[in-house]
Amino acid sequence: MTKQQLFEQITKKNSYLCVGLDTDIKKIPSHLLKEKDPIFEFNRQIIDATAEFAVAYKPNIAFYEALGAKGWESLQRTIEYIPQECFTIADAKRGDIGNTSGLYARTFFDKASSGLDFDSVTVAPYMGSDSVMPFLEFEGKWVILLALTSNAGGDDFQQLQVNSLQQPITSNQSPVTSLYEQVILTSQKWADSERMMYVVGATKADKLLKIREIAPEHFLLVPGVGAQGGSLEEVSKYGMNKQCGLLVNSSRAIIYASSGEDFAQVAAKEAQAVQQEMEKYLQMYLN
Ligand SMILES: O=c1ccn([C@@H]2O[C@H](COP(=O)(O)O)[C@@H](O)[C@H]2O)c(=O)[nH]1
Repeated sequence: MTKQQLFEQITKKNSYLCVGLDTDIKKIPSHLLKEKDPIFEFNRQIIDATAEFAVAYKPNIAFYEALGAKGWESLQRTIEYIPQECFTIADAKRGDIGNTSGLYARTFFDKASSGLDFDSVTVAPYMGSDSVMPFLEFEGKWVILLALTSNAGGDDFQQLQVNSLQQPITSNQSPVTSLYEQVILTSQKWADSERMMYVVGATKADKLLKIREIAPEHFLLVPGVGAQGGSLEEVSKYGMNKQCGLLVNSSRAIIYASSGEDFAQVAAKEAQAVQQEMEKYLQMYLN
């Protein structure tokens, strides 16, 4: 999916909601356990119930890998089931030496090889350019680079001040940057905003204005509203750009809003409430 197509979906649905499919066999309603593939059945009903309110789905790969071969089958079925117009994100946080990254890229992008055909994958930037480039060799696929993550421990490294090795890209930029800013600056040489997004946690919304100074055009994947308590309003106010530029993820607060047989209807209500709030912010902040 191209950036323009993603923006068109956002405009059509008045939503920039990404539903996180963090589907835990221990948390899904017990009546589903009698199904042949309970994880897929849960996802199928969640997708049916939320697709009109969401523009993206993000299975976190850990939840599927933890179940071995069965988990991969559930993941494959889920990806095939997600409506074509929705953007798909493999939240896998991969990255290794180039040779190995190439195989990770095939895992998520090469359907003939793995059976999976995601639009994008989350990648850790720590190993640098040659660990990221193999993902970008797949035409039309996106890299979503971890920049400023939502967890408290992200501050152990991401906000350390570093002497910029690169020439600042704008004249009013200081030669000293936070490590996460340097990730954003350096990686803009690897791919432009048509192929690269950044993860920025909703819990760090106070940094969004600064991030928009150095990445005005990029889409940001923003986890951390809902269960982690980040503010959708702050994210929207400080992070939105002229093509929206935001995919805001919510996983547990939507998919586990009810643990009963009505789980999908309640998930739909939660997703709709988020979508309605987003519609308001699109009117207020889309510029
Ligand atoms: O910085 C990050 C990066 C990824 N995540 C992932 O997003 C979801 C959030 O789930 P919630 O239930 O809405 O809290 C989950 O898959 C995380 O692994 C993140 O939270 N923060």
